[in-house]
Amino acid sequence: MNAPQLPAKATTGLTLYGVEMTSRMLIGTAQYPSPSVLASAVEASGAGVVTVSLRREQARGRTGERFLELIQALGVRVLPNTAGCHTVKEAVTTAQMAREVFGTDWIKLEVIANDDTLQPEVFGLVEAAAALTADGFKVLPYTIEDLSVAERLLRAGCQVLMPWGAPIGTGRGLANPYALQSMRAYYPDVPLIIDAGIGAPSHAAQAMEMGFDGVLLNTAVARAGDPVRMAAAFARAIEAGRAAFESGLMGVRDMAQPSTPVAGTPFFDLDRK
Ligand SMILES: CC(=O)[C@@H](O)[C@H](O)COP(=O)(O)O
Repeated sequence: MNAPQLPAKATTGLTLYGVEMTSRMLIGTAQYPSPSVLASAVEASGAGVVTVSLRREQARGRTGERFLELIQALGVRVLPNTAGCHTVKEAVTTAQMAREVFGTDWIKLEVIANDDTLQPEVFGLVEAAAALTADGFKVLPYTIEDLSVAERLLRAGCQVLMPWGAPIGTGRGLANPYALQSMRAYYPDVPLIIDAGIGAPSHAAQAMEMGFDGVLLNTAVARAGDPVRMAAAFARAIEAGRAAFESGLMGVRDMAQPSTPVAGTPFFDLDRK
């Protein structure tokens, strides 16, 4: 029997705001040791979307043409973000500036409660999401795994939600898998991207095995000893997790069950078509 052939170019089947994604990995552009490592890591990740912080780049004086040229040369969709914004006004103004600078109406919306936890400030988040949607933005909010907040964000016009795995930069993985699983089950048709706190490829694979639509990460790749290899490792983990989810993962049992039958055929059901 011939081994099944993989399609030459797999499509992900994931559509965000009407745009078909070429990868289920979204990657941040901050904290890399150099622009060339950033470019190589993005390429190795295969990510079709990079997120860029207008405010942080401005603060570092890097919104000059060279940084913009570098980002544009990556040849992938740019998802500006409002990282570092604490108020609705700051977030909305930053989003509007980002639309001008990057020429896109997509925005990763962050409204942060405080700088120690980087926890989303969900009341401001919902208000900013409503204002930006009314202004024509396609909003991808960085949120928590709370269903009532999710409901408000959807009502505000968000068509994609990005619950955190854990607080930004912690690398703790999925801190509350039960609540994330509930969110997945409750909104089977809403694209859900795990954003932030992912520290290892196994965390990303776990999210994908749970049925999440994608993963957005930055620190674990940018701060790795070898960011380019790490980006490739994450890409494989995300693909593997998705393939496992689509293939039908086995259920967990309390009791042991022999995997080798004592008598009879070694195949489960030869007559099954
Ligand atoms: C780049 C960006 O938007 C981050 O704020 C994002 O939330 C990823 O978080 P990690 O750095 O924890 O992967």
